[in-house]
Amino acid sequence: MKTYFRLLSFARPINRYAIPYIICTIFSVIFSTLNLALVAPLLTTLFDENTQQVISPMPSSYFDVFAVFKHYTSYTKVMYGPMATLKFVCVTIVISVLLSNIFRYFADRIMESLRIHTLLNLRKSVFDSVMDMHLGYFSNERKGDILSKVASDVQVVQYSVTGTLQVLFKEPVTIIAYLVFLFIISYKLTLASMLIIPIAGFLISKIVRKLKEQAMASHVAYGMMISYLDEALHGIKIIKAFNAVKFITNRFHRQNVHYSKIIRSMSKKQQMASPVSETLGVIMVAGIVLFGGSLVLEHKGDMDAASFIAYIALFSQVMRPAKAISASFSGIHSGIAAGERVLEMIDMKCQINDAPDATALTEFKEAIRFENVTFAYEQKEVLRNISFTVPKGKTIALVGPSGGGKSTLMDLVPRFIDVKSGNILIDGKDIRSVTMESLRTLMGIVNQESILFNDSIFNNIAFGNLNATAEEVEAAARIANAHEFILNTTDGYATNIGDKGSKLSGGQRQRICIARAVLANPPIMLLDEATSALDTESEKMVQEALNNLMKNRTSLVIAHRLSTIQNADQIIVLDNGQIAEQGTHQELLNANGIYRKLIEMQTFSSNETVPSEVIG
Ligand SMILES: Nc1ncnc2c1ncn2[C@@H]1O[C@H](COP(=O)(O)OP(=O)(O)OP(=O)(O)O)[C@@H](O)[C@H]1O
Repeated sequence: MKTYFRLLSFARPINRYAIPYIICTIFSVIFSTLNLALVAPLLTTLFDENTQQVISPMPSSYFDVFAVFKHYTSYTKVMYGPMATLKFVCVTIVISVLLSNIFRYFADRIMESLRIHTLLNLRKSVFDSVMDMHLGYFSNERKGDILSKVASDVQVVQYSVTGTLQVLFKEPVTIIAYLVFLFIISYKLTLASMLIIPIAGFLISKIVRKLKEQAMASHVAYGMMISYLDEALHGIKIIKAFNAVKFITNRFHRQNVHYSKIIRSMSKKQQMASPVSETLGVIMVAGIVLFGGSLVLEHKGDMDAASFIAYIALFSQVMRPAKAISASFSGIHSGIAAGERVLEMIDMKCQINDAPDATALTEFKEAIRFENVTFAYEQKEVLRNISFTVPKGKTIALVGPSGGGKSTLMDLVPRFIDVKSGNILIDGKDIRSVTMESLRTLMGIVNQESILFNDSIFNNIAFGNLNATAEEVEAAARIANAHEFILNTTDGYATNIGDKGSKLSGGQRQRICIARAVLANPPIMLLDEATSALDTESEKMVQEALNNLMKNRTSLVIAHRLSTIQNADQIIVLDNGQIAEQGTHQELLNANGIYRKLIEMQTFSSNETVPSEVIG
């Protein structure tokens, strides 16, 4: 129930919707109930021989609708005859149905707005929360699960939780209105018939509890299935190349079957809710006919035959809202389970936050300094006592064997992850004491894999910079050696580059990413050179673009190209989480250590042969 109300809190300000909704619903229910309530006086007046020439007295209060209507029908009958009475009754019924439907229409419209408003807020909160999470979260979670929570779980909440809102607001009002009329007709019979309600409630709540457990399992299974789908689509090339289609297909199908099994078992129970309430309803009506009929036959009760018929007509209507409540609550388990998953995501806490007294870092003047930096993923220590300085305007190349910790070290600078001990200082200021936004504004990041979006070339370069002009974007593209090839695409800068830039070549993608960094023009560049080999022409273009990018900037580069390494002011060799060697290219060659071995093994970009004079 707590989850339910928490989900409803996303409907705030609920008063704006709830008050007009309740007013419209009350009117709609009153007019629709009135129709049925009018059956009794109608029957009595039309067919009761004794009252043919007597006008029933006008009651003292207009709230006694039966008596009021009885008065008017008998009056019409005496004055104008039975046919006119029939017309009068029919017109009254049509007007009351019309009014009831007008109010129902407005009530439904208000409820729909509330539903859309709630989902808007829920989706917004969950997306904001995901985007605010630290990067580590994304490596631990399955992407498909996140996708399914944001997309499908929110949708499930829409159908079940907000769907019950309508029922919750409307049906109790309807039931109360019917019960009031039923009490007016016969309180004895109504009290007796209400005895069965707790029994029905108990049976239905038992089914609902079981369903909720299964619903949770079904959402998890669905998330997993989306994960497999996501991986399959993402890796389709590799899957085909490795002839792994069968393996991947089987994995997806197994999950699909597992998911379907849960859904089937759930729907079996779900389907039971309706027959159970239907049967209970019929038993109730039969009991009432028996009990109420005996009261009428023996003249013991407070009603005559006409009222009894009206009573049965009204009572059969009570079952409809009661059934609506039980049906919607048998579906709510799924919404609550989905809601719990969504709320869990909204409640997640980002582990990397700005300090409460964080200040903005507006410029970079001197140096980035690592002081005894140690970092561990969970228990696994991957960087130990790292200390070095990147002076302003210099290029520092990080090299070393795979798994040495280069990418991890790089991720520490924009605070994608935080040091376990030690400090990283920019101009003497600990990066944890400044706001992340200002810190990241000072940095440009170019990754190994070119991260591009399914959008135009222009928007990919201007990414995040809404004020960029066409001239600025073009200038950045020229520096990144991209302008020429962009002009050769079908729509120039307006060309859509496809999913993840799939319509471009590898080298073109890299140059677009470089243009993006050039346009942002940050003083510090964090560069992870692509290892993937490009053809010589493309390689030259990219290399030139990178050189342009690093010019007049401070750069920390995970270097895979020999030329980048040779041009660097300092080379840091990271091995097994520690700085193994540090110096210029020549110094390190002379030292005859790991660096020399790496060069000799030619582990750098395959387009570059290591000339003998380099090794010396
Ligand atoms: N998210 C993570 N969770 C746990 N361990 C990780 C994570 N990312 C990296 N590691 C581990 O940390 C170590 C350093 O990895 P890192 O990616 O920093 O190395 P690298 O020098 O950049 O390697 P490469 O040159 O192959 O990219 C590796 O042993 C790796 O297994």
